[in-house]
Amino acid sequence: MLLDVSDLTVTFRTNDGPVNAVNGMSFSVDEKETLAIVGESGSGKSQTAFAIMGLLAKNGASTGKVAFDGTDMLGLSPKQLNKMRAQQIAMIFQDPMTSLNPYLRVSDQMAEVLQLHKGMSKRAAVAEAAHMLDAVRIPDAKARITMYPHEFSGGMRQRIMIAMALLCRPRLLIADEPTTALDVTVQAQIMELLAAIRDEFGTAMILITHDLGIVAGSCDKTLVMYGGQIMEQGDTEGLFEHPSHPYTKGLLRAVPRIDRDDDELLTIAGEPPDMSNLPKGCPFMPRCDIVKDQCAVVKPALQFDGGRKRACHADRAEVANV
Ligand SMILES: Nc1ncnc2c1ncn2[C@@H]1O[C@H](COP(=O)(O)OP(=O)(O)OP(=O)(O)O)[C@@H](O)[C@H]1O
Repeated sequence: MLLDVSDLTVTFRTNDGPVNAVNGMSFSVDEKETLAIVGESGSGKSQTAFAIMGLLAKNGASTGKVAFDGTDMLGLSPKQLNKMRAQQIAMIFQDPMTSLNPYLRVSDQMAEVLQLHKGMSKRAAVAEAAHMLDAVRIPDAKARITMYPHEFSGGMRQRIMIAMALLCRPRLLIADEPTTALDVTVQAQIMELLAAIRDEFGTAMILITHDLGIVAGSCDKTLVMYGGQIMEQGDTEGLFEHPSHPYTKGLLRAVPRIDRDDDELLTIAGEPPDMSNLPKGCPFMPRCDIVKDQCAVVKPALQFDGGRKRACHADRAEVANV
C-alpha cells in the first residue's frame, strides 16, 4: 500500500466557530493505482489533499493518520515535508499559474527544481526538463523550453505544470480539478496524457473532481464525498453501473450523456450542508429521496456491503429503486 489514510479530520478555526471540512476519512491508494475523489463543491475534496500534503491554511488543523509508504506524513517537520513533496508526492492544480512563475523562463524554473532536489548541473537539468516536456507531448520542446509561461496556451501550460510535477519522478500525483478551466477537447487530451503518464512512469494518482464525466474509464477506484465524509467507495466501473448510495445516484444523473436528452439532466435539489453546523445524522438527509427514522439521528457508518463500502441506512435494493 502506497498511501494509507485513516480517520483523517480537518477543522478550520473561524470567527464564526469551527468549520469541519473533513470528518473521518479513511482510504488507501496502491502503487500505480488511480483513485478519483468526487463530490460537489465544498465537500472537502481539496482539503483532504492539502492535509495529506501538509499544505493546510494557517487556521486549519488535521488529526488522524496519513502514512505514505510507512512514513507518518502528519508527524514530519517542515523540512522533511518539503523533501517528501518534491520527491515522493506531487500535486497539480486547476490553475497552472499557481505553480508557474510568470517572470521566469520555463527552462529556468524547471531546472531549478532538479538542481535543488537532485543536485544536477544547470545544463543537465535543462536537458532533463526538455525531455520531460517531450514526455507531456509539448511539440518542439527543446526550442520552446526557453519561452515564458504566458507564451503557451492554457492546455500547454497545464502540460508544463504536469511536467514540473513529474520532474523528480514522484510515486504519487494528486491532481486537483486539473481540467476544469479547459475546454472539452483539451480536457480529453489532458486526461489521456495523465493516463499515459501512469503507464509510462508507473505513477499512482488521486484525481479530485466534481465532474464524474472524466472519471469513468480513467480511474480504478472512486470515492464519493459529501459533507467531508465518504458516502460510497469502490471500483469505478461497478460504482458507476450500480450506484448504491442516493447521493452517488444523484451525481450520476447530473452527468451529460450522449444517449440521453440534455433536458433529462437532473441536478440534485437543495444545498450542500453548512460545514460549521453539520446535522447529527446523515448529512445528505435533507436532499435525499429515501428518508428513514434513523437518518435524522444516527450518522450512517461506512461499511462493506456487496463488494464496496457505503454509508447509508437504506438497503441496496431500496436505493436501486429510487
Ligand atoms: N481556510 C479556511 N477557513 C475556513 N474554512 C475553509 C478554509 N478552507 C476551506 N474551508 C472550507 O472547507 C470546506 C471544504 O472545502 P474544499 O476546498 O475541500 O472543498 P472542495 O470539495 O474541494 O470544493 P471545491 O471544488 O469548490 O474546491 C468548505 O466548506 C470551505 O469553505
